[in-house]
Amino acid sequence: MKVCVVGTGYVGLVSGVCFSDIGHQVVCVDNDQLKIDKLRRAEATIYEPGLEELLQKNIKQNQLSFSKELSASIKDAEIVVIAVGTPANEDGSANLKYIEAVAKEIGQHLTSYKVIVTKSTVPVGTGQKVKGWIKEQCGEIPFDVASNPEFLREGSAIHDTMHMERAVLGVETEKAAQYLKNLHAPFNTHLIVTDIETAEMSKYAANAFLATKISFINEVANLCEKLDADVTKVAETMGFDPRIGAAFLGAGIGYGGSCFPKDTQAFIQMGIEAGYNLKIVPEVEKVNFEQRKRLVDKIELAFSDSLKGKHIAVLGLAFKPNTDDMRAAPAIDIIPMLLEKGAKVKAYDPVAMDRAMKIMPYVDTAESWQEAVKEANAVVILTDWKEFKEIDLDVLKSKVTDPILIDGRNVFDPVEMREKGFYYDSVGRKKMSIEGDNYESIDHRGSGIYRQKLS
Ligand SMILES: NC(=O)C1=CN([C@@H]2O[C@H](COP(=O)(O)OP(=O)(O)OC[C@H]3O[C@@H](n4cnc5c(N)ncnc54)[C@H](O)[C@@H]3O)[C@@H](O)[C@H]2O)C=CC1
Ligand SMILES: O=C(O)[C@H]1O[C@H](OP(=O)(O)OP(=O)(O)OC[C@H]2O[C@@H](n3ccc(=O)[nH]c3=O)[C@H](O)[C@@H]2O)[C@H](O)[C@@H](O)[C@@H]1O
Repeated sequence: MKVCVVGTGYVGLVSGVCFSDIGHQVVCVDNDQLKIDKLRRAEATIYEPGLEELLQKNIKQNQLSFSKELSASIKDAEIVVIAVGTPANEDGSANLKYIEAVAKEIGQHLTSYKVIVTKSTVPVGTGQKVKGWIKEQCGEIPFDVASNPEFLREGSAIHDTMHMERAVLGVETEKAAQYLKNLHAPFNTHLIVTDIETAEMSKYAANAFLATKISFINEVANLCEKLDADVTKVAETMGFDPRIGAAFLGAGIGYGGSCFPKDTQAFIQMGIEAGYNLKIVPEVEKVNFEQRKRLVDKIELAFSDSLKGKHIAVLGLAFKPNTDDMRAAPAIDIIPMLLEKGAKVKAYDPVAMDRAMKIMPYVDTAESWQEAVKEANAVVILTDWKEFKEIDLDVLKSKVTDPILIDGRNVFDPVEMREKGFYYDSVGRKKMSIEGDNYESIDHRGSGIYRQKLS
């Protein structure tokens, strides 16, 4: 099919590249000239494993092109996909100004029937607004609107798209349904055909539920710490139950990213506007923020005095591994809290340094984890990059001033950390003594070795 994708952020770019790779003829449009120039040179504008290869392949095979001109690009398209951003307003509701601008522009340039599909995450009712914005510009020219929200994750976006578990197609006519079925046919996925409002709601419900799962396991982790249980084993046990499922039961410092924080807020706002106040999701948000603060408490607890003047090495800035996306990353909350308490922070991330420093230019940076941890009083893990999982603990110990590691992502094994002589605190896991083979629990101050060193 001939497809025009408007917006080349994460969603637009990955969708456009994947649609072209499964055989559709795709043109991607963005009003950012610099992005278009770069993409035309087959250079990826986001860090996403596997993206650049597919970009190069499909441009070379003339399946994929890029343009700044919406009018020319939609002319021959059968399907126009809207994939622009929907950032949060002050009150948390979704800001639709980019959607409105694109819808009106499409309306102005519509010359023949097309299905105009919203892929961006938008509140229930937006599909009807999009229809109105297009219609007021194009008059009698026929078109259909549809909703096809995106479920990909950053960092595994190509795989998620190529092997999508399902797609929800929110439509008003049989013709639009057929167009979207044809678009998705090569993905060979489960298609749920429904009305536009239901499709729009499905996206918010899915993200809010995933966020709830994370906050739920974080609360279980907090209770595990009080009662000496291990949240990773609890999660494993729960996860084998197919009614629960193992995914998204990773306790840590709470969710970040461009979507969960913004979409939970927009969902709450949608409820308020509709006259039904959601009760669970606001608590999910509260638990999520408290999880950041709890990590700072753990760092403070590692020192008998205050954090004043302590050199803290922060490993990981991106909101999760395999992306350079810093939007709502836990590091943005945690680092200022540490600085506020008088700590000196040296930060390192394998790919997000540039983006992170645009947001936090005041933070001292290192070019490698080895440089960041040099003479550190404590090492703090904020993102579970593979590079950090593979750290040689003996090398790490030889570089730091104090062997204190506070792990916000449960990357290391507490028993091994104890054996290596680290003060090790993580999320929702037992603290171990280092004496003897009986891994008896000790108080919250971590490994016995370090306590001896302190005394
Ligand atoms: N980032 C993600 O992993 C996911 C995002 N979503 C949703 O998809 C939507 C897009 O998200 P991102 O790709 O992250 O957004 P983004 O903000 O990174 O990218 C949006 C792009 O649209 C372009 N744009 C804005 N106005 C335009 C116009 N009038 N004409 C042409 N281009 C225009 C911008 O220049 C930018 O390149 C959001 O609603 C988001 O909630 C859904 C699933 C996953
Ligand atoms: O709407 C969106 O934009 C997307 O939001 C999330 O995708 P993404 O934000 O890319 O990343 P996730 O893998 O979901 O991780 C989100 C956050 O939750 C955290 N997380 C995830 C899983 C877990 O078990 N524990 C946990 O703390 C991650 O560290 C990260 O900060 C959803 O997973 C996608 O399905 C959705 O399409």
